Amino acid sequence: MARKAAIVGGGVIGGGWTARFLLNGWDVGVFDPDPQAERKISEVLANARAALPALSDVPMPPEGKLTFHGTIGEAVEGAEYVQESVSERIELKHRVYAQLQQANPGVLIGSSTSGFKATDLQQGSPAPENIIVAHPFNPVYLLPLSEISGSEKNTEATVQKTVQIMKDIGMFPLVIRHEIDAFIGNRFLEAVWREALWMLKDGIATTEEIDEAIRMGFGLRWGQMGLFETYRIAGGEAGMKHFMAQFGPALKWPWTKLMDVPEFNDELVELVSSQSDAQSGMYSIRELERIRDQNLVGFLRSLKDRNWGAGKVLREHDEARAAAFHAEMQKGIDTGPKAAPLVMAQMQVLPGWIDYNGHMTESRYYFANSETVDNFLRLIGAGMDYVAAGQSFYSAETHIRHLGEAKLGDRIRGELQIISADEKRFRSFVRIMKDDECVATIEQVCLHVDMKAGKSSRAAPEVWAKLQAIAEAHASLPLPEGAGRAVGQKR
Ligand SMILES: NC(=O)C1=CN([C@@H]2O[C@H](COP(=O)(O)OP(=O)(O)OC[C@H]3O[C@@H](n4cnc5c(N)ncnc54)[C@H](O)[C@@H]3O)[C@@H](O)[C@H]2O)C=CC1
Ligand SMILES: C[N+](C)(C)CC(=O)CC(=O)[O-]
Repeated sequence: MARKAAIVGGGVIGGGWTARFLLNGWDVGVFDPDPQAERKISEVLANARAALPALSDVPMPPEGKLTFHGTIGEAVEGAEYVQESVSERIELKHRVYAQLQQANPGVLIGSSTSGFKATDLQQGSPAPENIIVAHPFNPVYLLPLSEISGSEKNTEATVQKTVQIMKDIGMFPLVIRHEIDAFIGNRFLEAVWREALWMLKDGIATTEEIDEAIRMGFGLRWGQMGLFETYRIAGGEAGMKHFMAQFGPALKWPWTKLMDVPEFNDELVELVSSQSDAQSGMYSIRELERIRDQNLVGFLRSLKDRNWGAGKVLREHDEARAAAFHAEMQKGIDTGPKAAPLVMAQMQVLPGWIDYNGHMTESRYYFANSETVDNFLRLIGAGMDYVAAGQSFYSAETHIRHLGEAKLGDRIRGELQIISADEKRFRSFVRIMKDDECVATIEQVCLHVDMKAGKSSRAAPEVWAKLQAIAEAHASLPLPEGAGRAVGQKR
């Protein structure tokens, strides 16, 4: 049975959490009195569905069930976790917790608050130990950071339970060791925001110039190395000490107005919003979200290729999901494989996969087959450990038939049937499916190879046993249409 989260407050952040939980296979119950909440969340979800799966290299779980409710009590029924994301008003948050704890005593409540301490949030609650801060960053469905901040009323077990839930949905929970207002990320962002407002107010730079200064320069560095690692490199071979010696004195130069804030009044609001409208008003917010998401997906994928920073979190989440996926498939083998093709890979067609004809390019079909077959090899125990021990399967012959088209954003899956197998080889038939439509078939013969000897060999007995069991189960399936076909045109 799917796990369930309740999202209370379905605005910008609640919508993002809804997408994050749903796309990770959780059921989600939402409560928000705004009559537009359902429409807004469905638009955020559409953007999330086009972005988050593009980061995954292993099958995403089936999407959870989304329900909207007329009361907090209904939304939280059966939920193991609540993500409170109502407006940033402490009395409203207190009222919401009272209703939640009455309806579902003992439920764990994580708050998205941008700045209230757990101690503030817990005031007046009969069960303060179940309320904790889980502060995300927008867009919640793509950015992994969740700052976990508890008070002395929270037990270590509560903190760890929150940490685990965040990991389960692919986030990076950063436990804040000291209870402070605004945690780590927002203290930092507040300083940057203050300086930007000063520069605007003093007429030094426009919103656009400030954004260019960030995105053409240091903003690119921060996304992959943060502040300290970046400055360490700036110290040259002598490193951080040299950096401090050279730039430390600048702390006393008149570079910043750090402690002072510009007066927040209508004039400042008008100055910022009119310049922001001139800079970005030609796009709707949803368009801007899509541009942002595609850029983030590109950055994150490249970090993932390098197993660095947020890319490492993505890889770890993939590994956890792959392990769960293979354990599930393995159960099928242990209890006797079924006479049905194995769904071994799920993918989404990414921008870089599209060719000049506007559809998924041919090399990506080969890739989709590789993903499917590689997962199958892991399933039968011939994964990376097997390769590291010097044994592997090599592709010997491949035939692709293109039967339909896959377009940008389409979800496709690879279904594998074993046509025949012996201890030294197997013949697989993969259907690339888009919903119920087969868009391509890929038939392949793979040879078992002793990599040190550089020649074909028998598979290890335990690998062969699993392959044989699946091959025997699949032998009762009809030979797929098109299997064994040669390239069509006669000479
Ligand atoms: N917008 C941002 O960039 C970030 C916001 N946060 C935090 O997330 C929380 C929500 O902020 P946003 O989503 O930006 O605000 P928002 O204004 O977009 O959404 C707040 C939602 O709460 C709903 N709401 C009001 N009273 C309610 C009630 N009694 N029960 C259920 N829902 C109710 C409103 O109808 C609205 O849809 C705040 O605590 C904020 O500090 C955290 C990280 C980033
Ligand atoms: C502006 N904000 C304080 C609500 C921002 C955050 O809390 C985090 C973010 O997404 O920048």
